[in-house]
Amino acid sequence: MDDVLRRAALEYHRNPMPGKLAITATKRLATQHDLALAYSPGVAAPCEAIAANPDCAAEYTARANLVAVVTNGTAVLGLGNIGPLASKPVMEGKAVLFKKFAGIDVFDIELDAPDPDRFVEIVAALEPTFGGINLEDVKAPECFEIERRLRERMNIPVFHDDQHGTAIVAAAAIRNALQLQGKSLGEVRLVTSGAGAAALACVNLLVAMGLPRANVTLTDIDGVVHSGRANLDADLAVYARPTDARSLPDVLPGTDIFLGLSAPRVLKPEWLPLLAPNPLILAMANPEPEILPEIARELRPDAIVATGRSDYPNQVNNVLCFPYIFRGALDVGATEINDAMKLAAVEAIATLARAEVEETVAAAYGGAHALFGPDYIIPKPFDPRLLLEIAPAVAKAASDSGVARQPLTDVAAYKARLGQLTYRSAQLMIPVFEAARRIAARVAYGEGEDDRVLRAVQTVVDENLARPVLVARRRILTEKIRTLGLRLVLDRDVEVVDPESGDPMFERMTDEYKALVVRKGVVPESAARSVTRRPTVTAAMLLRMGQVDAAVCGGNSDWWEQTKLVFPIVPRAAGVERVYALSALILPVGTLFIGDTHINLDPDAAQIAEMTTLAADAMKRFGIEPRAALLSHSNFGASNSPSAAKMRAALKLLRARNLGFAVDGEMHADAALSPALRGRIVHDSPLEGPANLLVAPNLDAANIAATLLASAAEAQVVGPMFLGLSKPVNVLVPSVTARGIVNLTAVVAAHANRQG
Ligand SMILES: NC(=O)C1=CN([C@@H]2O[C@H](COP(=O)(O)OP(=O)(O)OC[C@H]3O[C@@H](n4cnc5c(N)ncnc54)[C@H](OP(=O)(O)O)[C@@H]3O)[C@@H](O)[C@H]2O)C=CC1
Ligand SMILES: CC(=O)C(=O)O
Ligand SMILES: [Mg+2]
Repeated sequence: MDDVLRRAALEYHRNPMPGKLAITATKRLATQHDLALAYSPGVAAPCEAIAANPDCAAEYTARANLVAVVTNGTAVLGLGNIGPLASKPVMEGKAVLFKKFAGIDVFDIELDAPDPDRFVEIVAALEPTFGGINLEDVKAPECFEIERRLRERMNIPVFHDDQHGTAIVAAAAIRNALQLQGKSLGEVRLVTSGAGAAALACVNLLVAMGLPRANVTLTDIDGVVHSGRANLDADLAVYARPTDARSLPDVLPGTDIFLGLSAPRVLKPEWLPLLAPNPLILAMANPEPEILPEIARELRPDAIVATGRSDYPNQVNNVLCFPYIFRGALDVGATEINDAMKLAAVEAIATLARAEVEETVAAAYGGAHALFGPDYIIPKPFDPRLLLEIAPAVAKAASDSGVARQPLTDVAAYKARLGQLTYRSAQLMIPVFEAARRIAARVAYGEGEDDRVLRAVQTVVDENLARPVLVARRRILTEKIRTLGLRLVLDRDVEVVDPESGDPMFERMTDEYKALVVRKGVVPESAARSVTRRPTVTAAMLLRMGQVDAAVCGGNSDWWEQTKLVFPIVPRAAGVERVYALSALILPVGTLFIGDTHINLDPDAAQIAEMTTLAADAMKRFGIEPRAALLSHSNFGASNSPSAAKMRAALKLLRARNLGFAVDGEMHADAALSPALRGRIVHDSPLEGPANLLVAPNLDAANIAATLLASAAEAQVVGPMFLGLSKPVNVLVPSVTARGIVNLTAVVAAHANRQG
């Protein structure tokens, strides 16, 4: 590690507070009553329930989602026996990864217990606290006995990550690399450096998958593990070879796979020519591998090289496994993690690497496009699909192999639930996605050549949300689909409207567009150019002329400029006075809809009332019962300022209508969100619970509130969505992500229903 990284790592761990973890309360504790529920006397109720039925612990405590990461610090990364205290940053790190990647809570437990008997006694006694035990960085051979004894004694999953997590990921990488090299597991020769926890578990799993045991040679700090060695541990003895070879270079000739799970720089550059043609070099010691990839590649350009580190391609690290295997195991109440579950994880990881990479993953890696190949044999740790693929595969394997207390009955429903962990917008979008699927609308995308749009379109096709029509040059599209590694097939999965094709439809669109905009400040030549050169105009014209049912435009330039192009083409719905913009913000406390975040500077009372009604209709399409609050600096008549009076007038207009939803105002934003605060001022509010539709008095207030929440509270935004247009269309903001485009596609596609 260079000095810059070392200093940055120390700074990262020190500031703004020491360490990487804290405990967060999940329940409110604000009043005397809350205290009586959370603590004495109320807490006795769940205690008694659990005493009567221990299964209730999963219902009343955090246990079912709580894992212990336990170590004694005897084999910490490749740093060796540095002891439990010095291992704490690694264990806190594992805890963060469990939480970040799979939503699992962890207590890191560093035990001053090098003696296996003491270690086993302490960990076994922790069973009431945890739903699972992840053993970490416990050295071989003690780790084998420790895990065996704990698995026998405990009725929850016990999993030594350095053994099985590493083995699962390495096996997936090896499976994919061999496929690329045209070799088969049944005929390759494998040599390890390291014969400890990780290395032994890897070879055991590979042998279970078809690698002949006779093709394996283990080496460790004393050289080759041969049958003449004294005091061989039983776990090692099964691999001891009857050979005169004694050192690593003696056994390297003809080796197809070098599996390094030992220590830094063990594989000397001068030995690389000994390896078989097209070798696979897994140099997985952390933090410094057995050989640096740049050296290995230079000397063996025919090799596929992988390390355990994030700063090189092909990071073969157990982080790709442990969060998800525990997620799947916990979710079905598995009593153990068995071989069937491990093999299911191998298959899921290997398969994922062969699928295309998502935009979020590309973004996390500086926009690089990974395609299955020698530099991408294994998924990247920030791939959100790891959770969606591995956990269900593991949960299903647990159920099928009879170790699940609550077997999985509906894999699709489980995946949808996991989607909520990965994509915060998933739950909000479920009813909209379902409506979109039923309608199967043809949706035009103006920026059909944009990477984010193409990635989104792949998801739209995969999830059957709509039938995409891309405004794009066919030749560019073909190239983009290839470089992004997508599976879209033109004219099968997507239609193409190519402005360079000379399609006569462009002539018809041009005539109609000219009729719309000439004499409104646009000269005929410019109007003609716009239809072929401004993709927003093309997509909106396709919608206007009934060639598609909905459209998604923009995303590459100023939102308002693109919106101004759409409005003359797609008119307002009958009886609507204005078009408004509604944004949904997904927050930890729930989803808030805010209007008008983007269009009307200072709507009058009638417009506020119209927007509220249109927004409430839109929310019902999300399957959400609207509870509208008209916001103001004034709380229920406290001020007579023009804007407060305007909101009161809007309320009056709304109350005069038969709304079918609750609305109140004018009120402060905190009164909108807190029924208790509201109740102190008015006792007759028709609003029950926190408001979920916040109507602001003007554009500044709505836009500031939405952007502030989006930044400060890291809200996920769905929108802006147009309210009041006659046909379903949305204009993307430049910061939109591929997932945001999928969401907005579903919004317009579901709306196409209303257009018939
Ligand atoms: N990328 C990943 O996901 C993972 C990587 N690892 C890495 O693998 C390595 C081993 O971890 P783990 O199995 O848990 O630890 P163990 O202590 O259980 O095993 C270490 C093994 O490496 C051997 N070894 C140590 N130094 C040398 C050397 N200079 N030359 C040859 N062999 C040596 C040891 O031999 P002896 O016992 O005789 O000393 C032992 O066989 C670490 O670097 C760790 O960071 C581990 C887990 C996951
Ligand atoms: C990755 C890991 O667990 C290790 O290096 O020990
Ligand atoms: Mg480890």
